[in-house]
Amino acid sequence: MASVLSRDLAIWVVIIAVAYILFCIIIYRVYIHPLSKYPGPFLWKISRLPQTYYLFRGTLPWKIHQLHEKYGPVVRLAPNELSYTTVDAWHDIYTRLPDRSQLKKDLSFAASGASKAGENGPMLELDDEQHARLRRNMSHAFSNANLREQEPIIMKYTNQSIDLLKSQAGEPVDLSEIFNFLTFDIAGDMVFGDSFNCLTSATLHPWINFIFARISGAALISAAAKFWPFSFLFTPFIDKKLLEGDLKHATLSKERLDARLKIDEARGDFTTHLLRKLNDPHGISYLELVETSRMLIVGGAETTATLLTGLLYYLLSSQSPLTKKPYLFTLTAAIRKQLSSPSEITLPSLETKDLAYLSASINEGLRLFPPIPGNLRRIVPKGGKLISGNWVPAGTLVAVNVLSANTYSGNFLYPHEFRPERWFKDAKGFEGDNLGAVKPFSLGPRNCIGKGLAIMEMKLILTTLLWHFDIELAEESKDWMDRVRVIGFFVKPKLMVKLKEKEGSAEEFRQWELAHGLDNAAPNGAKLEVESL
Ligand code: HEM
Repeated sequence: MASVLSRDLAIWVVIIAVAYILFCIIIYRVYIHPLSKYPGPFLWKISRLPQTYYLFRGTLPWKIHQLHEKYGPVVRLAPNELSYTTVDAWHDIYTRLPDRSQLKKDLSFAASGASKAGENGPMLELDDEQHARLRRNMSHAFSNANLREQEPIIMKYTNQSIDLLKSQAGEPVDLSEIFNFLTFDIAGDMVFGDSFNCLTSATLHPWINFIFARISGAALISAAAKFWPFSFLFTPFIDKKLLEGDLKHATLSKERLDARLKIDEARGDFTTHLLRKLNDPHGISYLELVETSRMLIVGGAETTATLLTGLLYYLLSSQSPLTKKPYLFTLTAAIRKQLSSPSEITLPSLETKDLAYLSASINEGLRLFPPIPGNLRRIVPKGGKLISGNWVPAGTLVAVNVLSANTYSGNFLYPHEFRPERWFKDAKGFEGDNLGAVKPFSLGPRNCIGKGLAIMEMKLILTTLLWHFDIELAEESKDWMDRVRVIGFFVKPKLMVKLKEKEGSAEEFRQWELAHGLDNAAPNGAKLEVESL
């Protein structure tokens, strides 16, 4: 009897002690912690659990956006984490400090999963010195002159995608899938010297599915790891397929690269440039080359396909206040007016013709559907740092939440509306917009090295597609945006559209313009200038 009593007493002592410790932690985090003055919801201030819940649901970026609307341009998202939406925060967090150093990335959230798989991490995860060396080695591959040399590769696969679409015209087509086929085939050719044959086989290479599984898997596993020793509690909520992606992905990229190394080295592609200093102490090692190839495939293809899919959705579903028709018609009219045959779709003509609507639409697509919508966390260094006008203590995780900054009502008029004209210089009505808050390629020494290539690729693909087809959103995809999720990257449902092939005669275009009331829609006269990103 006495031993039962003392056991009960011991259990109660443990329960009270745990409750007391938890109570103290909560009081500390809410009222005493150096971040206590920053606004945020109570539960988010005391634990990372609410954030993790929305991550697992795939709705975290939109939830963070809601929090910014409620609490303002800086929100406390976890006991030691702040999220921003201001232009100043972009500069304070991502550009170099006066001593040329940078805020470190928090690699415990690394999307690649490399550290967890015991591999050599990609350049995104290297320390500053190693990163700078690799970036120097890559700079030639991304120079303007070299990018122009990639135009034939882009057009080869873009034309293949047009042929594939022509063979499917009349039936509803999933454009999201076509964009994946196309951008992965282009990236495969530029990096491995051979496409993935997605367009010719009309199937996504299994390797690409591994890549997707790996990114999502790594995002969930790293979030769960924050709850050690209770991380195992999250395992039932992680799809098994996401865990399997890991190993297969690593092996396949190595095999592909080895095959590339066996073929002629003077192709002018990315690998040719990187090979120039293979195994040189100032160059790149074989393992780094494997990782960099993989990074270029994922960074180069998935992002571009995501933007094109989101942009097409917005172009099809948003009406221009001028024409009362989808913006897609305005852009199509501008393209067909300026380029009378597909042979005119070249980089020089895209630069010289009056295609302001094309650049403005891409910028607006990147604002509303940024392919990397969050997860650019940095750690505040020793001594703390002034960010967006307020002092932040050392060790705090800080980031501009890309999607929130892009759609924050304090930054934009009609923040959720697709309005490409806001990007025109001196656009009437949009003078108060903070266009500088839109940085989909990030900023500073670790910004996107592929920005120029991505914009060039998106322009060529979009122009070719709209030149060849009249496009309509299928009924089943009208609610497409409501079904999009983000788990490490955008998980996109099918974007079903109906395509009608254009014959190409000037008379046909004139009739199309009249039928859609667009004869005055495409900007005429003085060439409009577009603010750059
Ligand atoms: C719309 C398309 C794209 C978007 C929105 C985008 C966005 C970004 C962002 C936000 C980063 C910074 C990531 C971080 O700090 O962790 C980044 C890095 C990077 N991106 Fe892109 N990207 C795009 C296309 C491309 C393309 C086409 C390539 C090349 C083929 C590319 C290659 C890279 C590389 C190599 C890095 C790492 C840079 C470094 O660490 O120095 N990206 N990208």
